[in-house]
Amino acid sequence: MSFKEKGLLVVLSGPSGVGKGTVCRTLRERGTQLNYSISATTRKPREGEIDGVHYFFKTREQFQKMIEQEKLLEWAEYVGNCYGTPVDYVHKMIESGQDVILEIEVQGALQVKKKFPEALFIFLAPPNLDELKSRIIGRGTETAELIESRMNVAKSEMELMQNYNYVVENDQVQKACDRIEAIVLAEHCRVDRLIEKYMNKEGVDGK
Ligand SMILES: Nc1ncnc2c1ncn2[C@@H]1O[C@H](COP(=O)(O)OP(=O)(O)OP(=O)(O)O)[C@@H](O)[C@H]1O
Ligand SMILES: Nc1nc2c(ncn2[C@@H]2O[C@H](COP(=O)(O)O)[C@@H](O)[C@H]2O)c(=O)[nH]1
Repeated sequence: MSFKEKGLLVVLSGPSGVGKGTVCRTLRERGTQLNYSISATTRKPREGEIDGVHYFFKTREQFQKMIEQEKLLEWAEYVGNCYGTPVDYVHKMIESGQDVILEIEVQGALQVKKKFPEALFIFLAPPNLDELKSRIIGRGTETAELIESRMNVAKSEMELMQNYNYVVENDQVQKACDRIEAIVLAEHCRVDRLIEKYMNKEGVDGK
């Protein structure tokens, strides 16, 4: 018989433009064993974004229904739009022993912490706020007004990094990915995660 282990829930957050999406894409290209949860949002798709790939794009009414039907693990309003994590996918993956990564903003991460305190919380930090602003501007997806709103939220988000288990600076994408991979690997070996796996009756007595 084999020992059973639940999957790990990894929450990656940090201010808009810090590079969460870029880092997640790079981890995926590297073949890192993380399953990416696709969020629901009321935001309009950006050029090139595909429904069901980048987000599940919803109307306000559809999103509200998801909240009422308890289909979201967490949700938050961010700069005028709603974003949320579909709960079923996360549960299915974790229960079947597969790791999941959520790429979400800070209010949502704090909600996940209440429901899943055993999750791994990683805060992706920019080298500095000027660089953060340059990255949002350089991406070319937001108006000047939205860039200012995102920068204002970013300053308050930075103050909440103490709620996370780790802070990873995204100075260079490959280095940030190396650090995240190392943290996830170490988390898998923590005794408080593994004790249940090895010490449960079935596992210990099983021949
Ligand atoms: N380490 C880095 N050095 C320089 N530029 C970077 C780095 N990481 C990401 N970028 C660039 O910064 C911009 C923002 O990155 P990205 O869209 O991944 O951020 P994000 O945190 O996912 O943003 P949001 O939360 O708004 O979705 C992109 O143009 C990306 O190419
Ligand atoms: N609380 C949640 N935040 C989410 C979720 N999906 C994405 N996000 C975050 O929203 C902002 C803005 O995203 P953008 O695509 O409009 O730039 C960013 O910080 C995302 O990480 C979610 O399901 N829940």
